[in-house]
Amino acid sequence: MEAIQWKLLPLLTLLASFLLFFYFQNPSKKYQKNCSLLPHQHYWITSNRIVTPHGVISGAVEVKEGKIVSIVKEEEKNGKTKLENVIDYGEAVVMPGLVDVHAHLDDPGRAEWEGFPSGTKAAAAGGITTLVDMPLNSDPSTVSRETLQLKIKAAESRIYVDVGFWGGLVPENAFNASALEDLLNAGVLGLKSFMCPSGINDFPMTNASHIKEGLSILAKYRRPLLVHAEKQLDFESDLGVEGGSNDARSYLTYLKTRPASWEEAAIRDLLTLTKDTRIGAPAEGAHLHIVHLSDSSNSLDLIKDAKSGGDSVTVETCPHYLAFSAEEIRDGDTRFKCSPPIRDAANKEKLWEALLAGHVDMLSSDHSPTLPELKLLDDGDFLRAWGGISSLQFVLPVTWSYGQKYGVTLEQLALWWSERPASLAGQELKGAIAIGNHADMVVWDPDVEFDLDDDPIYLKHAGISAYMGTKLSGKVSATFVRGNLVFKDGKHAPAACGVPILAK
Ligand SMILES: NC(=O)N[C@H]1NC(=O)NC1=O
Ligand SMILES: [Zn+2]
Ligand SMILES: [Zn+2]
Repeated sequence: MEAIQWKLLPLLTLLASFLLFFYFQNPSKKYQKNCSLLPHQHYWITSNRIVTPHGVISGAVEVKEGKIVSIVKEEEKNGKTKLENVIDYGEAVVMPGLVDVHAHLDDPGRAEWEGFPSGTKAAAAGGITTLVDMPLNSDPSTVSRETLQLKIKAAESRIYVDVGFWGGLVPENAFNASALEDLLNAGVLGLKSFMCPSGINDFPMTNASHIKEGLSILAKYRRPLLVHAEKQLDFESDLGVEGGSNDARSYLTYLKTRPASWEEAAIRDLLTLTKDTRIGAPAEGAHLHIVHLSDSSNSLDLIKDAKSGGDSVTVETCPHYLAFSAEEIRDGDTRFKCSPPIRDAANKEKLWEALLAGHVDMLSSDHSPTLPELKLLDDGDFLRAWGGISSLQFVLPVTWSYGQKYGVTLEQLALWWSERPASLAGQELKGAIAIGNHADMVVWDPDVEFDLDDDPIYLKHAGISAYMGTKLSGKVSATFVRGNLVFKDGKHAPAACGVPILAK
């Protein structure tokens, strides 16, 4: 008898180590208890306004182990459907969580500017359930397998929402196909490049040949190229701003340094390059995504033409281009400095028109914070201040509040902020309240007004945000990521259980 037990010992040890291995390999198991402010993994959410791809319904969403397993309309509920662990949100809106495809969290290396914990806590508080981190402003930039691994390490157990990563297309890797493939194989969701200086030393701008190389490799992987589309034009550089003849505290001085013609020139080049990479059918070329469009005139016409010609092109704009206009920016208020710049009120109106008409595909935050001292708020020098708007926590109420005038609907919000960005990032299981998808949802009340300054702000440097001092409507009360209630009424889940998203 004893002999038999001794023989079993190695087998039992093996079994125990297997169990331990799988337990620690699975992050959702590891932190399960603290990942959610809810005690259960199987529950129902009910509301009179659930935003689905088939319209806004009154009914119930069943969540089980992180996924949406059923959706029942109020009128279809019958005696058979027994709801357990019901959370009733009444008139509050239940929408797919926002997918922000453009955020700079600056971690590792410049975490004092933002960082994964503060950035993703702010995201969760703002209803963002997935964000894709930009490859620059962290140090080092994400331009290789090794630097991506540093990102993943910095994100692990420190993110409250799911986070994917764009890789950088820079001169250093553009002509090195195996380095680019290595970066793509390591899991970046696509590549991003600049057609003008980025403001970050280890992220130089790319020229047409670099972009061509990048596009041809991305076409094979079926992942997008995102481009900051501003091209410095020589004949525009003589604007007299450097000679001291213009006041650097005046916003118009800065605006003149980055005219709309720069966006137009960059976009014209990009569209030609994209056309050139088409292999046979239009859809077989690389996908081009233009980030943060500000110019709503000629640039937009070029994009519209390319789309109607069948090119694989999408474009995003950001809430700050829809909320603010150049005329309103006060002297020295460098919180509003970004590139491309916020243009005049007529441009803003046309941008709204384009968004409502479907010519602009989606929205993103371009949350690009820095240290308050680099914003030069004290001397208000627009030419020397850091360019970037801090907005991550506020994008949902901002889009809703400024969109009232244009009759923005809940379905449109879900399209611009969830469905289309999820598709750009290749996330088929995100971006919609649909059976089989991740249970990524935001619960918010469109009618509740609040002063931004009275609310807890989780961003590292609230004071640099252009939105401070405004009154908004649309308050987030709960955020679910993969079924975990990660934020509720000013409180976050104890553990950071967001998952780093890697492309396969
Ligand atoms: N480096 C960086 O974040 N740049 C961003 N800031 C901004 O205003 N536009 C950008 O592209
Ligand atoms: Zn940019
Ligand atoms: Zn950016």
